[in-house]
Amino acid sequence: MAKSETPDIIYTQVDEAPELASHSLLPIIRSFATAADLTIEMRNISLAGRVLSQFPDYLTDAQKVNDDLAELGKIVKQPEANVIKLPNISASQPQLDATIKELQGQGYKIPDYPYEPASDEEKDIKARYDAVKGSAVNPVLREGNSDRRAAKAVKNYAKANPHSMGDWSSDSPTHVASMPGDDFFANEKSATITAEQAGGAKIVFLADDGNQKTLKDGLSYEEGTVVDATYMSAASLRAFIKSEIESMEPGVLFSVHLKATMMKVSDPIIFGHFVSVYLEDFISKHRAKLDELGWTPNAGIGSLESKIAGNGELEADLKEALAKRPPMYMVDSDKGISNLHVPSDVIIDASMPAVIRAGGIGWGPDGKAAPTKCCIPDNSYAPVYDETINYFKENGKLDVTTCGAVSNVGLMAQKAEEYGSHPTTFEIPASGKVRIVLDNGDILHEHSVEKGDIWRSATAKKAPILDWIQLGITRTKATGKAAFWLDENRAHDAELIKYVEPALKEAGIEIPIMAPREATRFTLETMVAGEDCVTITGNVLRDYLTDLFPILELGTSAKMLSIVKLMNGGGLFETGAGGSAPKHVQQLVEENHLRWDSLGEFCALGESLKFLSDARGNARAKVLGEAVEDATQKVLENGNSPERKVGQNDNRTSHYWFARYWAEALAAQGDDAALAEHFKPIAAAMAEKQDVIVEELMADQGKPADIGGYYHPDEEKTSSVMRPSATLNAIIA
Ligand SMILES: NC(=O)C1=CN([C@@H]2O[C@H](COP(=O)(O)OP(=O)(O)OC[C@H]3O[C@@H](n4cnc5c(N)ncnc54)[C@H](OP(=O)(O)O)[C@@H]3O)[C@@H](O)[C@H]2O)C=CC1
Ligand SMILES: O=C(O)CCC(=O)C(=O)O
Ligand SMILES: [Mg+2]
Repeated sequence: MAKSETPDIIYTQVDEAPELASHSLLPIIRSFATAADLTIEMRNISLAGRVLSQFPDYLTDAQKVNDDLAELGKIVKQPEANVIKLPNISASQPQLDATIKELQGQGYKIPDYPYEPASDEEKDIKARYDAVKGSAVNPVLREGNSDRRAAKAVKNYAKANPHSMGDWSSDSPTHVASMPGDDFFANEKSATITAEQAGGAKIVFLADDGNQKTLKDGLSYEEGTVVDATYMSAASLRAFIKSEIESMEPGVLFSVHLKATMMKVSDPIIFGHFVSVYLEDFISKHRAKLDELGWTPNAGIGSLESKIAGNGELEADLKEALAKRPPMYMVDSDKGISNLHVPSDVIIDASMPAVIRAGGIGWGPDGKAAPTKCCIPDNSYAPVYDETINYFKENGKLDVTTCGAVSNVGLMAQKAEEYGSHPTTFEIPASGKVRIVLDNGDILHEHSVEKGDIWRSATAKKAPILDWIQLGITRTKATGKAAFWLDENRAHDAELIKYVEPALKEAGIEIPIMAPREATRFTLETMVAGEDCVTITGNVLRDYLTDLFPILELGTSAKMLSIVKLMNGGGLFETGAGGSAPKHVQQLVEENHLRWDSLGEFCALGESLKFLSDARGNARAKVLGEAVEDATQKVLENGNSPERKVGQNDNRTSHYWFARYWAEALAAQGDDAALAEHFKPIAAAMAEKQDVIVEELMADQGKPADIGGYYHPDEEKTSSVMRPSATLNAIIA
């Protein structure tokens, strides 16, 4: 389809479970939208799409893929933007390698990833691949601040139908371990750019041996931008890891929780330190051989295992080395996949809530549940999990039938804070000094660093900060209790507080400002008392808290409303607060059951239609949107959401019910007679053919499913797996 100037709705093509779900849901949405004269277009932001878009010169004309991400990055700055954004893979290096291999196997002649680029050509290839790695999508599209909350119907459903929660005991050995100092928290410096300082800047490294290197040139700071710089000492990190491993109590699992995906430079390096300290003796014994094999600890134990496969001596030594260490928290104990296998398997925002919801439990190599030491090296946000664990140890598990709702307003726009810091994060090559030097000659920040330290700078711009404070005030007025999660003793937060305090004064509202630990307890106490509470936070806590509280309250973050009011007037509607659920794909391929819940998509669709109606006065979008809300509520109330096991309702059956309730609501409404007439026979056919449709949807469950690829599945095969009901397909055609 030719791409029009401004489609009414842009839907995103992504990866893994949500992309599978789209193959079933999108034809339904297209059919209903077309009936209401709305245009829907797709943009491909999948990992495979991002990779292919970088290498047109290596591909045939038929294989070339447009750089949709760059295009979307421009669209979200336009007032007419209306984008439904599904979760995509923020790729770790092993995921990128696997994607390249899969695409090459499908006949795309893209180059290998050059780990040690020698020529200019290889440097160029590496730069292109590095651009699609990590959180390459979200910071580009999130041109607005974040408003994440549960719709009333979703919260009420969770209260009435409580999910399972593990019991907490007061003497649980599960705990959070963080560095005693010399981390990003302790070393942070921050300043707000004055009128005299506004303009260009660069980051310079002055080695102790007199050599000087510009790490980053061409930076530009507007007046009012909060600019931070900090570093984590590699030596202190390694000493911390060693001491935590050595002080392990028997029966406790060792784990580390990082964001090696979104923090694409810093956290993969931290992950590598964990791997290399855990396997210290093995690595020092076999260093020459491991170098020859091209293995780096940052790639994890999974990559090590595949590189040494068939080498009996190394395999035996690795087994022995692992056996000497404390047992690890496992990602998949049946398959022997540990926390240190792949940097993207354990991602803190989802992994810590899972441990906490289970009652302080992880799974060990023997497949048995056990308490866990959770290493979160940096102290900036670790206190949130520490305090949550303390709270449940003191008070027992959360009663989800009575607790209030915790929502979040997050400072996110324009690559705010750490999540925009990849281009200004560096692993330091030698001892020396790192400086941010402004064009006016000021040295904004300076740190003395050692070889291996991880230095990074992050920024938050004035307009997004002011917008975030106002959004926080608005949500507080609509909700009741709230707090700004800012620590006056943290350099960056102290700068933000200088914006928050006068804005609150001017608005004539009192909202407490609390450090994360204190704010965690305040929020837990408020919710346990049955009251709703808003957490007004920076970007990282936005991410962490919008998994933590929903996973505790609702059992999942997939059902969150996730609205990004774009700064230039458009709307970006994210589908829930979770990710792309890789485990769900495994289950579909093995037994043709997809437990992915599209409630986040239903909610985002409703909001996107509401935006069309409110912002563009589209009356038919209003009718369609109200019917979506009705249908979403019925899916919940009637228990039509996917269940976990083969033979039960899955994603496809839930889409049938959603489509049916949507059609019924449209047929029943009185605002648009033509739409009602259009949908009456559709609703009637769906009801009449219910048994045959459900039978067709379920017929192949239990058998393996072939989708022709993982990162780049085959369109036709995936559609045929995801749309197995000829009867339903004919009705919505
Ligand atoms: N907005 C975005 O683009 C985001 C992208 N990501 C990306 O997602 C990937 C996976 O991240 P991960 O940390 O594993 O987190 P996920 O949220 O994807 O998955 C963790 C678990 O949450 C549950 N879950 C999440 N969404 C749903 C849903 N819609 N329906 C049912 N269950 C759901 C599943 O539990 P169970 O297995 O018990 O069913 C799943 O295994 C990574 O590549 C990451 O980069 C992550 C977060 C946000
Ligand atoms: O972009 C990413 O890597 C993850 C984003 C995320 O987890 C979130 O916004 O909740
Ligand atoms: Mg998240």
